[in-house]
Amino acid sequence: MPGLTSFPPFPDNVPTHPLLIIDYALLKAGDEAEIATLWKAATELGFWYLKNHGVDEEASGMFDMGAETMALPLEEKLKFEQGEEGMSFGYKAAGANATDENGTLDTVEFINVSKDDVLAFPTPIHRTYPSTVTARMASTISLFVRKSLEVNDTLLEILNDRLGLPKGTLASMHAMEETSGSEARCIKNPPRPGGISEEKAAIGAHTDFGSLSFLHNRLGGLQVMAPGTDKWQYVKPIPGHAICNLGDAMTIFSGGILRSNLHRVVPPPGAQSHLERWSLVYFTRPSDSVLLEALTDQSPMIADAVSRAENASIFRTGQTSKEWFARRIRNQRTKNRKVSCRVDRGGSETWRASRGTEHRPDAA
Ligand SMILES: O=C(O)CCC(=O)C(=O)O
Ligand SMILES: [Fe+2]
Repeated sequence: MPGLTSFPPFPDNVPTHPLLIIDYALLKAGDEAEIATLWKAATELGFWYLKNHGVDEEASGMFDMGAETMALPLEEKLKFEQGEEGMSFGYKAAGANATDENGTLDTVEFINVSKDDVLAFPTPIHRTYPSTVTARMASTISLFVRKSLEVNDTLLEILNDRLGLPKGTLASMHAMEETSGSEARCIKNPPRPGGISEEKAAIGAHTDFGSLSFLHNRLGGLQVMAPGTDKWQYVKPIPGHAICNLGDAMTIFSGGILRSNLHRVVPPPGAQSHLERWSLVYFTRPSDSVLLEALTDQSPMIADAVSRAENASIFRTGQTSKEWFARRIRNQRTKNRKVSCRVDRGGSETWRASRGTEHRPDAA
């Protein structure tokens, strides 16, 4: 699939959820109408298409890096495994995570490369990586990460101002030079083994852990559960359009004004189901030491939202970004689930402990 230039179209007979289309070039130019559309997308669904972002070439290089990495022998990839302590950086083998409360195994493998390791290369900050990653660290990966950082920082700055926060508040909580869980991820999902009828989740229903995700998809498979519905709908990939979505940290900082929406990945629909599915994400996450709580002292708009929330406790997590992130990663690992199943009768408690804002029954 990396290098794949033609593939069967996304079928027109499956339900899709439309996303608003935001033009990055217009945002950069300060276009008020475009900023208003971004605000609508960020507050209503938390997902939007982004065009004119200028990162397609770098994304294509990253897909090549992903293919080179996944082609390594499993034994080699496992030397760079994430581990069981809640670190995200490194390799994740298929089946290492649960996709639901029952412990159904995920089917994707991915490689996560830390922003900090990329920027400090060749000095490792968090860990080392397979040779296929190291070989492209100073070229492909550095270019992709720097460009993605610029796009995400621009979007955060606009949301910062619309939230009535003092200039640069969110930027200082996502400072490039401070360590964070920010990372680039390349994901491979094999073609579905059971034929067309099998709808096994490749990545289970989740909200993203951090602030802002910048996603590049070619085949279908991503699904959202739109607010007020209980049905999954595909998000149709559009060539040249990235997909952006907000994570839990932004919901918490904004006192629920911004939305971190539930999504999952299933095998591509229709004729695409016979193909490997590759996707690529850059995740911007708050600096490790940032406390995940609503910024009520810095914005009257956020203070007002929290004062009207049914359960404002979800906006005072008492956890730093690093703790929140490690908790969610650790508890979705199937190995950690096995360890704890003696005490929690099958691991569903472990699963619940991995959840974010959208999974709280009392979420506002
Ligand atoms: O592969 C995709 O389309 C989405 C991946 C995703 O949701 C994630 O990695 O958090
Ligand atoms: Fe996600």
